[in-house]
Amino acid sequence: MTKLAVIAIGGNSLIRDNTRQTVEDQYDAVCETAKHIVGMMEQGYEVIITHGNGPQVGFILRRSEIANEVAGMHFVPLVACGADTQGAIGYQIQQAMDNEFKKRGMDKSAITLVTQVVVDANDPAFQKPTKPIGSFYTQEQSEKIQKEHPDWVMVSDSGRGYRRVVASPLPLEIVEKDVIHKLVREGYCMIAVGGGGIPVIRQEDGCFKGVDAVIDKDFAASLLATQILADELIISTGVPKVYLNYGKPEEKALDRVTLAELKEYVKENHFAPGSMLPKIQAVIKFLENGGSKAIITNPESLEEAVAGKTGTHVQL
Ligand SMILES: Nc1ncnc2c1ncn2[C@@H]1O[C@H](COP(=O)(O)OP(=O)(O)O)[C@@H](O)[C@H]1O
Ligand SMILES: NC(=O)OP(=O)(O)O
Repeated sequence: MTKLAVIAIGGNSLIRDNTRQTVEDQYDAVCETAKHIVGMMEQGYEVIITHGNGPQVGFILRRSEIANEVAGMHFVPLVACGADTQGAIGYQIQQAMDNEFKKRGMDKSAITLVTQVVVDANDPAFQKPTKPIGSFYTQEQSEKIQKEHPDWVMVSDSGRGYRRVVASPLPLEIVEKDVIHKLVREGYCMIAVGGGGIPVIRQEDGCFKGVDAVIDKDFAASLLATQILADELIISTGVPKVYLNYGKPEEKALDRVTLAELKEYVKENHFAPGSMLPKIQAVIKFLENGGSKAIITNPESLEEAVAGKTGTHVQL
């Protein structure tokens, strides 16, 4: 029987090397990921693909700021930068998936849907930025940036360097979820809720208004998977498995864990905030809200992971 999976592709996993950050390099990474997703589909999965945008939304925002500094051009608001990434990354995934379907003689096509996600205007996240975006900086660069841009908030990101952070409110409702569900049932491979969705608030008159923030795509993927009753939530990121004591000599890979065990490991602080912790929290939410299985792995391990041969598998 075909299984329905929501698969969340990490924004960083599409930038494989910090010295290769061109649009063409990202397309190569997307094509590589698409091959593995289609390989997974050949094992009996229908998928809804969602993707991160942390690096990309930061690059667009920075370009806009530099254009303002050097040429007086108007800033592009963060919410519009996020919407841009849905189109640009969605386009690459859609083309890569369609090409892969053609190569394998599969009668399938992909559609990217611009997706809005409702957040609470009073979410405390608006007062406390936590979502890393854009480039990684050294400590020295970060200190220099902080002097030049006192309004930026910088944090250390999982020992990989320093990054600017922006507000990341919780996703509450996926505005286009019924359309996503309908198109999946019609057999389309959907690309939706990109970058965690375009954050919007519902105004008193019921109309939506965009807000400057970046929603965590793992939380949004978890909400989507819950709302459309997906069988599995699959998180594709930069590591084949989740580890206890990550990066330390006593590091230990997690193969199969229960929800209860995972919650204990969270309490023991095994997962870095801003990187692995949100993925783990997204998995916990999915399983607590009726989901039956979640897998965390990297793009190249997807086929082996769904076959149960690698990845971190979490079940009740
Ligand atoms: N306990 C852990 N196990 C595995 N990876 C971890 C852990 N803690 C932090 N990480 C880091 O988190 C990264 C995934 O987060 P990130 O790169 O922000 O995600 P994304 O792929 O969604 O952009 C991994 O590639 C790894 O470097
Ligand atoms: N929006 C988001 O969570 O992006 P990343 O996965 O790239 O951090």
